[in-house]
Amino acid sequence: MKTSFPRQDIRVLLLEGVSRSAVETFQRAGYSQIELHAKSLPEDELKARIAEAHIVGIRSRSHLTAEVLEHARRLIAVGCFCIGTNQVDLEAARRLGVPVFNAPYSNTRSVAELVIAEAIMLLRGIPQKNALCHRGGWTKSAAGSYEARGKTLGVVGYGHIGTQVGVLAESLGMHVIFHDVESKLALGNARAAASLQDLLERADVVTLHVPETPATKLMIGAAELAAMRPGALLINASRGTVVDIGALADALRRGHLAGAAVDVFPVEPKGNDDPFVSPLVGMDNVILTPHIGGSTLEAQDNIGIEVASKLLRYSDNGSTLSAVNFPEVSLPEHPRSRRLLHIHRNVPGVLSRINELFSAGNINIDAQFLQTDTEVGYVVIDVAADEAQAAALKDKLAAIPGTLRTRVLY
Ligand SMILES: NC(=O)C1=CN([C@@H]2O[C@H](COP(=O)(O)OP(=O)(O)OC[C@H]3O[C@@H](n4cnc5c(N)ncnc54)[C@H](O)[C@@H]3O)[C@@H](O)[C@H]2O)C=CC1
Ligand SMILES: O=C(O)C(=O)COP(=O)(O)O
Repeated sequence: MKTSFPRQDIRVLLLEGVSRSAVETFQRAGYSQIELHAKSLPEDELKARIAEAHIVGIRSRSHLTAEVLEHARRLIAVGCFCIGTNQVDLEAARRLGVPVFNAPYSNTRSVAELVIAEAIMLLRGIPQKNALCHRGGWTKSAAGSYEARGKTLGVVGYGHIGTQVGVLAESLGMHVIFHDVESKLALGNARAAASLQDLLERADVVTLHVPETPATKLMIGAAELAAMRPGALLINASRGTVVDIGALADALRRGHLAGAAVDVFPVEPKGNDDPFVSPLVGMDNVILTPHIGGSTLEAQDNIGIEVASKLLRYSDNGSTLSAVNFPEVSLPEHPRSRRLLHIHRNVPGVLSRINELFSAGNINIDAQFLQTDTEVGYVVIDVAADEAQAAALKDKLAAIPGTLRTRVLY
């Protein structure tokens, strides 16, 4: 099928070592201009590269701010090859008519397994014992070592990851309590805590699984750490902004907390060759990991296919199903029609202008799909038109005031 904009001309920019499975998924679909970078790019370079790209794929490290997105003149869509989308200014992308996709499930099991492993390691004091052995020391002792069985795990953010951590913890015989802003179905024998404070006061191990939002910024600070039980353990594999890292270092230094496992940091290196700096460096009772909660080959492989497929579906077919910032339209195939996409500011009069255009041109509409949100309208029109007619229609659609983006698919 001929596209108005040939697939081989669509430039795909993939950053931060997105899995090769994504590259292969694009290639199988006929896309050949794919650029893969192992790191995130410095802001200036990002602005320059995004100006040329039609599709951009990132992970958690690249910040697509409103200012960066202003340079993205040709951008069709953004793929976050991860769960979190806090690194993208979703509103700015939406106002530019750019849908953003992510992979909401593919790495959740990987995070949950790591958290359980860390809980067991911390309860046994393994990080400090391991560190001492490496320095030639030997502390064969049961002091400060506990079984996970019978201990209370407090899960903050009882979503896809938090629930799986809870289920795995129960299989070890742990009691699970959780805190969430939403009312949640408790799995197994888990119970909702009365409040965050209640959870912190009762849990032996607290694990954080909230997204980065204004409400979760520094949600675990000095007061919350002080509310935790003496000798309790903290695990953070959510976002670095959730914990006041200085206050955590202080609570560990004073011995109020017995240990911690931290995977995410307020400031993270851009790539593997850059230095890592944190007040937690050098503390033997802290497991430090370089934001690898979701970094398993299984997860990355699946994420590559999942997000690339969503981007392709939008690029080839127009479907915005599961976009995180955009009106969602699920579209059928359109074998006998040409498909026009029109993304516009949701202001009065745009739709009637679109419909007038088709009736004035005596163009037969085979199907029309519309979805709006408060700011953006997305209209998909399948028409019986030849290539030249479709191109002319696209130009007329683009001239309608309020238009953000237009495309012809076939
Ligand atoms: N370390 C890593 O490599 C990874 C980190 N993550 C992080 O983990 C986070 C959670 O992932 P999922 O469980 O898949 O997300 P989710 O959206 O399924 O669950 C998040 C839960 O947090 C709750 N929540 C939101 N704001 C809250 C607040 N202020 N207080 C209490 N609860 C609140 C939500 O209601 C929801 O139930 C992601 O947003 C991401 O930032 C995700 C994958 C890998
Ligand atoms: O999925 C997420 O939100 C993560 O934090 C994982 O991020 P990453 O793809 O490893 O940079």
